[in-house]
Amino acid sequence: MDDETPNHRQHQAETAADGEKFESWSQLAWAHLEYVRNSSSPPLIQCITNFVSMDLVANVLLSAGASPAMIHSVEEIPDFTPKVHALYINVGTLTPAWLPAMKKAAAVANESKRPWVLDPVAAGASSFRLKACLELLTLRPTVVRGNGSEILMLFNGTANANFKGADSMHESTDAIEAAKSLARTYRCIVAVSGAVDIVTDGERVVGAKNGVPMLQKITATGCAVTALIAAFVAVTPSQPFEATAAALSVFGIAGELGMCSAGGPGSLRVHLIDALHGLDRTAVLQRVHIANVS
Ligand SMILES: Nc1ncnc2c1ncn2[C@@H]1O[C@H](COP(=O)(O)OP(=O)(O)OP(=O)(O)O)[C@@H](O)[C@H]1O
Ligand SMILES: Cc1ncsc1CCO
Ligand SMILES: [Mg+2]
Repeated sequence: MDDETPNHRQHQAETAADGEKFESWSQLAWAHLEYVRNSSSPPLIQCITNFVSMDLVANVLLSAGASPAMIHSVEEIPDFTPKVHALYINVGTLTPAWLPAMKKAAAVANESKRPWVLDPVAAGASSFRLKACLELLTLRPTVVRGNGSEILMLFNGTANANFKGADSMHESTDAIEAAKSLARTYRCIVAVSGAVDIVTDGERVVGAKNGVPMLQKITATGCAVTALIAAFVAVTPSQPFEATAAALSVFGIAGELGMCSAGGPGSLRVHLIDALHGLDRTAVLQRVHIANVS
C-alpha cells in the first residue's frame, strides 16, 4: 500500500478525532455516528459477507453514512483492499472457494494497517467452518462479533453435534468468560450479542443494553450490526473497544425506535434502516445504555 495516496491522507485527517475523550458513553456513541456521517468521504467498508445478509448489510452501512462494497473475488483484493477504511468478513455461507479470498483480504488489511472485523456465523456447525473461523482468528481481526453460541464454539474449539445453526442457543452472558479468554488469546475485541451485548478486550467488560427482542426475528441483523462495528472502528481505529460498544448501542437504539412504528419483523427491517438514517443527538444521548459488567 502506498500510504501517500490521496485516499489515505484524507482518512488520516478524518480520524484526527481518534483519541478524543468523552464524559459519557452516550456522548462517545453519538460522536462515532457523527464521525461516520460527517467524514469528507464516507468510510469505505469492504464486505465479504454471506448471500442472506448482503442487502441488509449494505443498507445498514448506507443508512449510517458509510459506503459498502461487496467485493469478494480473490483477484480484486490486492487492488481494492488497501483502499478501504475497514474490512468485514462474515462466514455465513462459507464454501471452500470463498475461504482463500477471506484469508487474502485479512492479510492485505493487516499489511495495509486497516482494521478488520470477523463475524463467525454458525461457527461449530461443521468442523470445516470451525477450522476456517479459527484460522481467520489467527490472522488477528480487530473485532470479533458473534452470538453466545458462536463465541462459546470458538472458545471450545471443537464442532458440536448439538449446534443448531445461525441462531444462538445461549444468552450472551453465558459467554463472558469465553469472550474474555478469546480476546486475550487473539489480542482483539470480542463482542457477544444478545439481550445485553457484551464487549471485552480481555480485561474490561461492558454491556450495551439497547435493542428489542424482535431483532432476532429478522435474519442477518447480527451480520448488519457487525458491519456497523466495522464502520465505527474505521473512524476510530485506535479505540476498537469503544467503537464496538458504541455501534452495538446505536444499532439497538435504531431497533427500539424502529419498533415504535413496526407491526412485525418485516416492517421492523424497514423502520430499523429509516431510524438509523434519521437518528438524532437527543435520542442517542437519552437512550444509550452501556455500563461496566463485573
Ligand atoms: N433479547 C434481545 N433483546 C434486545 N435486542 C436483542 C435481543 N437479542 C438480540 N438482540 C439484538 O439483535 C441484534 C442481532 O443479535 P443476534 O444475537 O440475534 O445476532 P445473530 O444471532 O448473529 O444474528 P444473525 O446471524 O441472524 O445475523 C443485535 O443488535 C442484538 O443486540
Ligand atoms: C440464516 C443464515 N444462514 C447462513 S448465514 C445466515 C444469515 C444469518 O446469519
Ligand atoms: Mg450471526
